[in-house]
Amino acid sequence: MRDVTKQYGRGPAAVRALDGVGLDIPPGTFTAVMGPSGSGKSTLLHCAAGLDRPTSGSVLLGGTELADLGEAKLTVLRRHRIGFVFQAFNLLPSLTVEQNITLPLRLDNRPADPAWLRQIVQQVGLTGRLGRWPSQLSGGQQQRVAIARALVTRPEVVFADEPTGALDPDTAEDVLALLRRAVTDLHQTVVMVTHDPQAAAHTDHAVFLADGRIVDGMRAPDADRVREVMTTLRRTA
Ligand SMILES: Nc1ncnc2c1ncn2[C@@H]1O[C@H](COP(=O)(O)OP(=O)(O)OP(=O)(O)O)[C@@H](O)[C@H]1O
Repeated sequence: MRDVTKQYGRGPAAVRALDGVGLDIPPGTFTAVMGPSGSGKSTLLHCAAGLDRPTSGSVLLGGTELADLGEAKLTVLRRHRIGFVFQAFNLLPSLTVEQNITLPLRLDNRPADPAWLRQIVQQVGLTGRLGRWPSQLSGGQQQRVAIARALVTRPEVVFADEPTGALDPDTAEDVLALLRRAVTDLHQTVVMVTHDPQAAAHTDHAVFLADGRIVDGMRAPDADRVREVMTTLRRTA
């Protein structure tokens, strides 16, 4: 992202949700986006993922400038090159686990690569559960399906918006370890919005937003140091 701004509304009621954000996400890394409530985390994620358009500035995925793409091309880019994981899992209840995982491929008329499918199903620990329905799974298992679905197209980047927000701490740890393995073992690039310092501790790099600006960054974050930065930011927010 280069000098990205996002303004909602106009005139005196305008809100500048992003204010000159510059951010490089190296391929094959795990990044946490953190900051107080209202600091612009979701807006950053949505602009980076082509779900929303910045007011100004540039978002590049690989060599592709997203601002140059119309809606149809942007939709295709998201489907081909980006994976999404949401707090609420967003599985389709009328599809089996396997059908949910392979849905992005079917939407694209692409066949599943059986070896790759087997590998990611094994990686997320769902072997033997492919014929089940989402309603038969725990929250943690549902999020594993969502992660497999995000990985199945081998996207250039996976964006995860509070992926552990609806999970108990133990299950959250499992899901974070899984995202970590996707980066370490499968060389996936993952960008995760989170409030949780413990979640950030699984990443390679944490960036901190306040009032729409990146105000700090931390390599190899640990939960205590992240908590300190967050406390300071909340105090000054
Ligand atoms: N669609 C919108 N219309 C108007 N203002 C918006 C809109 N979306 C976000 N905002 C404002 O932009 C700012 C940043 O919001 P954003 O949701 O990105 O923050 P956040 O850091 O993700 O917050 P949280 O941690 O509470 O989810 C906030 O002031 C918010 O009220």
